[in-house]
Amino acid sequence: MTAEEPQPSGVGLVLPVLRAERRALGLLLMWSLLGVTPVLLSGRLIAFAMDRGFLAGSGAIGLGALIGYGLAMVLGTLANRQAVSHMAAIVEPLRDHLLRWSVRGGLHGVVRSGQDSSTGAVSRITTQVEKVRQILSGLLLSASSVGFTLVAALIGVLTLAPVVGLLMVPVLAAAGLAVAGLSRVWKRRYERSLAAEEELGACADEVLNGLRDVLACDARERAFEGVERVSRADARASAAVGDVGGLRAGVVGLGARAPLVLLLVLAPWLVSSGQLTPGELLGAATYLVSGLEPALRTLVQTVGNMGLELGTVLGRLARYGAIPDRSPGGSMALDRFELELAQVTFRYGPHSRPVLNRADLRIEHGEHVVIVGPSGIGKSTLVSVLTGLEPVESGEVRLGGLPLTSLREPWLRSTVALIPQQTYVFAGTVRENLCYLAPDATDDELAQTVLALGLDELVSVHGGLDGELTSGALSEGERQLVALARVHLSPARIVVLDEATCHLDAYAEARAERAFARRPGTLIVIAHRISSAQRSQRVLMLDENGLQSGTHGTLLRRSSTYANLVGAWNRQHRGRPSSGITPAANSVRRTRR
Ligand SMILES: Nc1ncnc2c1ncn2[C@@H]1O[C@H](COP(=O)(O)OP(=O)(O)OP(=O)(O)O)[C@@H](O)[C@H]1O
Repeated sequence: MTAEEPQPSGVGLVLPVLRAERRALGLLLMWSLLGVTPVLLSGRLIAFAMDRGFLAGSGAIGLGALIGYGLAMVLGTLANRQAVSHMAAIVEPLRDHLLRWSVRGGLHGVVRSGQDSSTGAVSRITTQVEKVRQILSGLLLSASSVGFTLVAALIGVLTLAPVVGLLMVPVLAAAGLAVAGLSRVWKRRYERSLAAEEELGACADEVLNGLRDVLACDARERAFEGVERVSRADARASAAVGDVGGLRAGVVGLGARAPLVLLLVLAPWLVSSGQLTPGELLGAATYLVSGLEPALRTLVQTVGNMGLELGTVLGRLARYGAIPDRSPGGSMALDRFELELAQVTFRYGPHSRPVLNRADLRIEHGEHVVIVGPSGIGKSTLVSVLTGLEPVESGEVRLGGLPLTSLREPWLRSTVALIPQQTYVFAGTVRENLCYLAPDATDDELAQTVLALGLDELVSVHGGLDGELTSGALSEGERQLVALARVHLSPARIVVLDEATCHLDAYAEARAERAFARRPGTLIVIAHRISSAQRSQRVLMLDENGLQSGTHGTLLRRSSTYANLVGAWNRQHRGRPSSGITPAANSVRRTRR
């Protein structure tokens, strides 16, 4: 399968196998046709047994006709058994075909994107393929037998009692129209309920996978409320399916029974006017009761539901098996990581002033950029928008040329890491805390990160990498160092520090920034000290006029706001060197809680 191959639809997946197995399909249809012989003969034999046998005073002829009916039923059962054996000849190759196709495509996506565990993807695909096999075997069998039963019952009625057949047509047509309308509503609701079910699964997954974060941030209540809200929506969606399903079952029941009721109401007139003999009346009733009514019910409820379910599952399989597209929103890894804002406007409320107003910005992959600006101007908001944490009012935020909204959330979160001012450490070993975002990190990588961020003292004080860490025993600066090390070790391509070094002294802050600047990828820092801007490749200045970009030197000349900020900072720190910064000061401020 290549990227140029057309992607088959759900039905397109099944058709090649049905074509290849047309001999088995033909035999299945032939045996199913033979299987409905008892239905075709039932009314005629009953009418014959009554008119020529029991009512004519010849019990032997009546009994003979009934025995003939019994034999036809035995033959019908044998024919149906044959049909089942040909079913296997179709569904087994179909299962192999679907598995080959979807596992190949699914694994391809997993390998290229690294987004999901391969075992998870394969087991999900296998479950769906097994579901298709079960539904399809049931569907083929029911559809062929129900279809033939219906046709046989209709032919029987029309040939035995044409007047009854003609009277039935408008009743059945009205019921058919009502059922078709309700089925469309049912299908829409069923699809909505599947979507709600998927959302519930994803929500529960997210909470379970992030249980540690939930506990560490004391967000149990919020997580519970989130799951409860989605779970209620799922229950409502299922109930809505049930409501319309019940109504449709009622209409089907009425529609299927109406011809029999009509026959019974008109029976005196049909017999007295000589339209039907009593035997023919009973024969017509037999066609309606044992053929038409059950066939109609099965057709609508079983075959209709199975068909819809099959279409949905096949549609999903087609998605799994499709060769990944270019978007990480699909399953392909992205190889460009430049961040862009294109005419972005953002405000917190419909009536509040826009924090960003038609802002344009491009940050190349690998750049080290520092954002500065007066307090409350919107620096944190800018990075929230850039990282997709806040949706924009207008314009577009892009990563690698693709809108952030088209990217899969887990992929985005593992590619872009934002460290806020408030960080947390969870109960566990030093290693568990540091490797949280990089479970496969080697001891060598760990040692490099520990050294680069100056965490060696903290690690040795706690008894090495396998010593226990407790959040309460750490200063805020130490907690920030742990959070920084976690992201430093992670595979994130873009790291955003939102005053994430504010509790470190100037020396530790400079060391942390240098460690991140050496790390491959983009570094965006909201400056806590102006010294950060001096170290960066580019400074982004945000003020009421919008965004300006330049080096520390060019902005000092061009932007009065920037010059004022630098002046204010210098006055505040007069007497201290701007990189204030000596190894002696290499201790994080121990602001214990
Ligand atoms: N969740 C929110 N809801 C409503 N308004 C908000 C919200 N968060 C921030 N704001 C407002 O948006 C504006 C920009 O805030 P933001 O935190 O982005 O500024 P900042 O430049 O990062 O500030 P600081 O330097 O003080 O951290 C401020 O007026 C702030 O009051």
